[in-house]
Amino acid sequence: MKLIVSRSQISGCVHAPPSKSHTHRAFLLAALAKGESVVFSPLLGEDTLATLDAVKALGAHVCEANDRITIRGGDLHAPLPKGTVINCKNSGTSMRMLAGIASRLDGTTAFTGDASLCSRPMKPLLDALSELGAGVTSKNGCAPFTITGPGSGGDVHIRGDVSSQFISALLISAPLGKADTRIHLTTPLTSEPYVDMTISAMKKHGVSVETIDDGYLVRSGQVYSPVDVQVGGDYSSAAFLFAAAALTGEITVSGLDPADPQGDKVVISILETFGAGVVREGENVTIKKADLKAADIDLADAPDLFPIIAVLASQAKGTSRLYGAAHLRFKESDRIMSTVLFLRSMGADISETGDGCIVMGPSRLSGANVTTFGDHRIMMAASVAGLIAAGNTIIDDSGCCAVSYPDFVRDMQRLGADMREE
Ligand SMILES: O=C(O)C1=C[C@@H](OP(=O)(O)O)[C@@H](O)[C@H](O)C1
Ligand SMILES: C=C(OP(=O)(O)O)C(=O)O
Repeated sequence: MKLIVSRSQISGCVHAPPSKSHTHRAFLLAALAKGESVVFSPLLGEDTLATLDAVKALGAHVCEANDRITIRGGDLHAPLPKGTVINCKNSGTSMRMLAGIASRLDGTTAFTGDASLCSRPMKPLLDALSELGAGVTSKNGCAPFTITGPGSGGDVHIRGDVSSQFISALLISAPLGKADTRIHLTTPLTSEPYVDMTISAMKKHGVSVETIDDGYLVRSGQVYSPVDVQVGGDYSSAAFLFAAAALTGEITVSGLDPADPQGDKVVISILETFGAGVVREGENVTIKKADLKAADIDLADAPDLFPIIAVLASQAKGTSRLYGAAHLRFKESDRIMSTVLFLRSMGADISETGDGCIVMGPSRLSGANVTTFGDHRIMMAASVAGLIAAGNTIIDDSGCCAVSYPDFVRDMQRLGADMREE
């Protein structure tokens, strides 16, 4: 269905949706832990459900209630019946982390995904898993591919500037091997907070990760223990709500832990840098509309914020530069291209750079027909831009937010946004 967005203002209170990244890790580590773990308030979006379906296929016992998922794991195997293909749908996090796990299991696991995911890079990780002794088949370094384990441990070399998920995958699966695993980064690491999140989640389940001069060490002999996890609010999803308030009104978003290691927590300080009104009280964040001023923002460690920060920058007085995020080219869409395309079609003065964009503002936006390329963050960012545009903004796919924020349209409507699906 399409989403029609008209100029409107938002106000009120809303609870942040659960974190997608924390939910993936909670499901995967519970499946690796011998015993029963409960995941409270998980995100049940298409991406995290792809991970849940996959761990079931690998042998985890999953019991679903309305506010919790109970997972009994610790005895994973290549999927049965033989020939079962793990479909990771649109989820890069699922595919990368499950490929790591599959490389440590006895047997062959086949992977696929949707057209977008089957175009995203996997080769650096597949080469690393081969270096660790797993068998890999792939036509072009992307999905579909197969992994045959078990790979052993040892030294492995991988670049850190394509996706941090490759490193998270090597870390999470390392304890399944009989030997120490030493991960050597061959380039600087982008999206580093996500690796920190992985290490923190592993620690909660009893496995420690040490840093070495060029990467990480996971000593052998460690096992995951079952742990109950309460999933906190998602800062990446809340960023769309924050921007809508900074541009049109005032809202309070609850359920956002100020101590959470999510990298996209930086959105709060970015909003302050642009001049938005920000008040933090415990787990509540209130954002108020204000005249925005241009800023230079390094998004190397928070790439998911790029589309919505570009929308903010289009309304900020002066020239803003978003940079450090060349790896945006490898997301659900080439997000530098898709962001510049929709904002330019609405009248923004924006141009691509190799690792981001340059935006002159403020621009008066007009409604346009927006192509999301099926990318949830393009859909949500364009929706927010539509709130301040003259005329209607017609977004080609209202459903793609289901991967990370299934209730996005409903929440925005409840806050007063003029959005309707047709
Ligand atoms: O590990 C994770 O949960 C994620 C890592 C990031 O990807 P990259 O490391 O590829 O930037 C981010 O874009 C994605 O939404 C979630
Ligand atoms: C890129 C994203 O996720 P994934 O890599 O898991 O598809 C995202 O949520 O923006």
